[in-house]
Amino acid sequence: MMEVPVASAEELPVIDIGPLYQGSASQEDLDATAQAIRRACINTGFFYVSGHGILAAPLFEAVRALFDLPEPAKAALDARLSPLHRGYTGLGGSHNCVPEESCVVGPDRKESYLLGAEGSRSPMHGPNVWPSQLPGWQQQVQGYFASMLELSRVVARGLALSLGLPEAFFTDKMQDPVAQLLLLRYPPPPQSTGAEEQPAAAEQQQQQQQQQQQQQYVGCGTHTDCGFMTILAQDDVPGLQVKMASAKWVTAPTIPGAFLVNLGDMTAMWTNGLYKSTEHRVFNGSSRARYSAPFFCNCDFDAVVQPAAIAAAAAAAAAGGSVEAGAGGAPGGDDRAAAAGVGVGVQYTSVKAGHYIMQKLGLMWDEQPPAEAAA
Ligand SMILES: O=C(O)CCC(=O)C(=O)O
Ligand SMILES: [Fe+2]
Repeated sequence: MMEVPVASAEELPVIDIGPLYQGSASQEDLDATAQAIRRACINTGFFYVSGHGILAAPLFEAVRALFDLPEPAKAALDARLSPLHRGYTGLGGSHNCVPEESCVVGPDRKESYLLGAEGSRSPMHGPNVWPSQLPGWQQQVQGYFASMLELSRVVARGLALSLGLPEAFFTDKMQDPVAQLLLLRYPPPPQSTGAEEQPAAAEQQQQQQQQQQQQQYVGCGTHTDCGFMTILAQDDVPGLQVKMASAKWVTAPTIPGAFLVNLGDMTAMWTNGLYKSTEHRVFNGSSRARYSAPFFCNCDFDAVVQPAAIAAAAAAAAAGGSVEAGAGGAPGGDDRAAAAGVGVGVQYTSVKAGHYIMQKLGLMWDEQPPAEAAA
């Protein structure tokens, strides 16, 4: 594949979130964790988390078993049969977070299986489809889903602290969030030969071929995630590439025991652009299949996403005041918000998290959208 250097620890840091687990940390450790999160979020919005105690290996056993099912069995789980697109999509299916019309390089080369929040709390909650022929699969994956939800809340506490907000600012809005787990298998390019087998003299030609191959066999086209935050588990084949602020692409290494967190567009909007939602893409240049599992954790469907509220709460915290988290806008509060580093030039919009996500995903909602550009 085209040479995309592996990210350095500065570019994609590993942050030990152990201190964020209740009761176990000194204020100093908490502050250091929050500061590390803040730096990473201002830079790219991408960072690894360690110190959580969650194992991804059992999930990947389940993921392999699923994609190893015979084609007719996978066809019976077809996502097109499910109103919420839960279930299996074969090679050539469109990306779950990029509407088809904005796909620039053609269909992604991946198989996927989408699961989401169950129950009926919102239009984005509903039943999953399960491969009943795989014993224990449902329990395994549901357990992983629950552990990702917990991890999301822990990271969300860190995010709140990193913005100078009350610790529960985000978790208050994550009671039963609109969350999705996407299981992915990216096949290797056909007849993958491996760059190192080419003679050195053919280097230029080889590079061109690699470039073509990369364009033709992109696993997942360049995109940003649309929601609150994504927690990615990668198996042992790398392939995710992240675009740094300098426009340089780097490969996100697979780090055993660490998940890769990235922020989505909703969070960038919510923090008025202070925290970034960064472009990324996937190319599997290995001769083996790549498996990964992004967990898209959004907030509760009805959570109000209001940049002004973050600006106000952060400003109040910076000033030692006590504006209640989630309270209304902060007209005239820009100076204080600037002091906290959030919300400079806030656009006083507000939107329901669920509506934001549904719109980004190209879905419709039954309810009439409210006048959401409140002054
Ligand atoms: O598979 C990966 O590593 C990342 C996938 C991704 O970015 C996505 O599905 O939004
Ligand atoms: Fe993504």
